[in-house]
Amino acid sequence: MVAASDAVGGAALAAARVWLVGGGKMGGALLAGWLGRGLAPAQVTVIDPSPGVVPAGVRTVPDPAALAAEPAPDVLVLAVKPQMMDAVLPAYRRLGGGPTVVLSVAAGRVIAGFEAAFGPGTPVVRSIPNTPAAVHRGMTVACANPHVTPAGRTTCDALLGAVGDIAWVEDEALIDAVTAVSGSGPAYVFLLTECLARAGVQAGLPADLADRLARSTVTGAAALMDQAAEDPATLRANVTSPNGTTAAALDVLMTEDEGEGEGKGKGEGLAALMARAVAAAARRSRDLAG
Ligand SMILES: NC(=O)C1=CN([C@@H]2O[C@H](COP(=O)(O)OP(=O)(O)OC[C@H]3O[C@@H](n4cnc5c(N)ncnc54)[C@H](OP(=O)(O)O)[C@@H]3O)[C@@H](O)[C@H]2O)C=CC1
Ligand SMILES: O=C(O)[C@@H]1CCC=N1
Repeated sequence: MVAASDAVGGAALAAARVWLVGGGKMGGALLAGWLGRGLAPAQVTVIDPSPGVVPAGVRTVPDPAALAAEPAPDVLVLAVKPQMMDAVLPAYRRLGGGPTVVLSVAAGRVIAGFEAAFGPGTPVVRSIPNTPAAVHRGMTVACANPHVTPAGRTTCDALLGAVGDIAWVEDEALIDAVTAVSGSGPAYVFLLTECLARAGVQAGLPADLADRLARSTVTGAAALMDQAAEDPATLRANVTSPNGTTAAALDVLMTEDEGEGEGKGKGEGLAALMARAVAAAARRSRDLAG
């Protein structure tokens, strides 16, 4: 499904009453995006015993007991650690079975678990955003259960789309691989940057210059990939002169065999290493199902 149109999404976002459970890194990034896209601060309540910096006008309460007498929100966003979810959910049980959409961003936690915790008929959306949401460059994938109405889906689409791109999938099983690619993916890119800087130091550069070069190269290459019509493989080929310096480096990174000698890897190129890393993350996502 494609994202809601800007006008429809903007109206849905502006009208939403949201309770955000967990105002940490991911919850805080989402909140910043919502406010930046027109959700009034008074529409949001953050429930967190120790939230980070909360934007002016957003109400914060340490636990949901303070909200016992209040009408149910349109959307209950769950942004606590997956391991805490079972302890957190019972306090919100009264919101189940009605129009409130339970919108989780937690890794691993499956829709069936939320249905069991909130009761029959509860609309549930399971999603995985990522931290570039903090700069409106997030990538979120979401999956809804059959109790989510078109209006509920539009509201969730607007909330998640406020912080970047969004895709919906029908098959919940895909979410584990999504988590491994786009949810955790920013960490892989940051690690690449760290490794590139460290390798620059090993090649003789001063540390501050190596850091600057690595960071600027990664952000510059990302910006080029964002704007260029070519696919990543073509952009890579554009850097690679025949028998030149890049070819020498790629011979190391793209060698998948047990070759020996200069220019040969230690049996595992980047593609195989990345495949193993993504498989490990997807496996961990499945393990967190609870
Ligand atoms: N970080 C990421 O890149 C991504 C994270 N996610 C998911 O987002 C969720 C949150 O992760 P993240 O933001 O990184 O973690 P954080 O630890 O930064 O945020 C969780 C927040 O929840 C608070 N909290 C603890 N107990 C409760 C409670 N009973 N009620 C309400 N709030 C509580 C924590 O407080 P305290 O610190 O005091 O414990 C913290 O502020 C996870 O489920 C994760 O899987 C999904 C995609 C990407
Ligand atoms: O590491 C994690 O479990 C969370 C989910 C995806 C990114 N961070």
